[in-house]
Amino acid sequence: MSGISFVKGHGTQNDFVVIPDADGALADRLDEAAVRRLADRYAGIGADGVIRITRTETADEVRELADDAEWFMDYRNADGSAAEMCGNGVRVMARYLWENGLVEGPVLALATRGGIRTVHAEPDGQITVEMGRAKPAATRQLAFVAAGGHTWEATPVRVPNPHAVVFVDDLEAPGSLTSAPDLRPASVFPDSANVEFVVDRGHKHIAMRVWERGVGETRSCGTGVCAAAWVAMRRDGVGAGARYLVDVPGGRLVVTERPDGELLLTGPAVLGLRGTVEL
Ligand SMILES: N[C@@H](CCC[C@H](N)C(=O)O)C(=O)O
Repeated sequence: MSGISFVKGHGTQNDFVVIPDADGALADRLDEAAVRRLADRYAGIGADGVIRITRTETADEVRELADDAEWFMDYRNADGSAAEMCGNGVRVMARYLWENGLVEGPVLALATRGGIRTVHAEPDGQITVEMGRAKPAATRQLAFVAAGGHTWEATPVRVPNPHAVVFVDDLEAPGSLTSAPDLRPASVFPDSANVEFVVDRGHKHIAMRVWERGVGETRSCGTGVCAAAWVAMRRDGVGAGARYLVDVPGGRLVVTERPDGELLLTGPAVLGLRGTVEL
């Protein structure tokens, strides 16, 4: 079987194997096991996730979006599971489409499992994504996250991936995060969750570590950064239009909440290594 082309990309060091597949010919070959092999940091290329870029009309699960978004981000976590959205990945995908002349103009609509996301090229080279509105979990039950011998009350929120945001005194408190934080009660997290451990850094400025569902601890998570900023904005009682800096181990992202509740995520997207790989 012949090799397929890939590009390695990252957004604030949340890294991805990007597989161009315009006509959808790789949909079946890029199964869970193949994604795991590609994402493996020892035996594969190594990445937090795999992004298959295909025309929306080729993918049954999002075909109804094809009139409004030509391209679909088929996003998989490193363990092969599918995710609704990836705030860093969608910027990397937009960079790929622009650099390869597959789209024109500075504003782009991309299909994801979480719906259409509009992406804007900023004059300084950064990329902004309209991430949708955060949706708090529809429950009155308290939620908790335990890690590193500590337990914190958590705020469950979807962007649209499930997240659990906790404020901690010290980013070291969750420990080495070599295993998944405990999420309780399970009924509040029917789809599990990504977990953000957040500290304050200054006025409208937070920092966080993240445990990504289907991956482990990563150096950034765009949907997680939006979840953390949204919860911090509520805690701080700031109105719409607020702009928060969010530091992650891999860099800095900016989250702005528009008056209509739409969260805007701004940050870098970088493409690097290119090659071919056997699936
Ligand atoms: N890294 C992503 C989120 C990827 C999906 C996540 N692990 C999940 O399963 O929800 C981001 O930048 O948002």
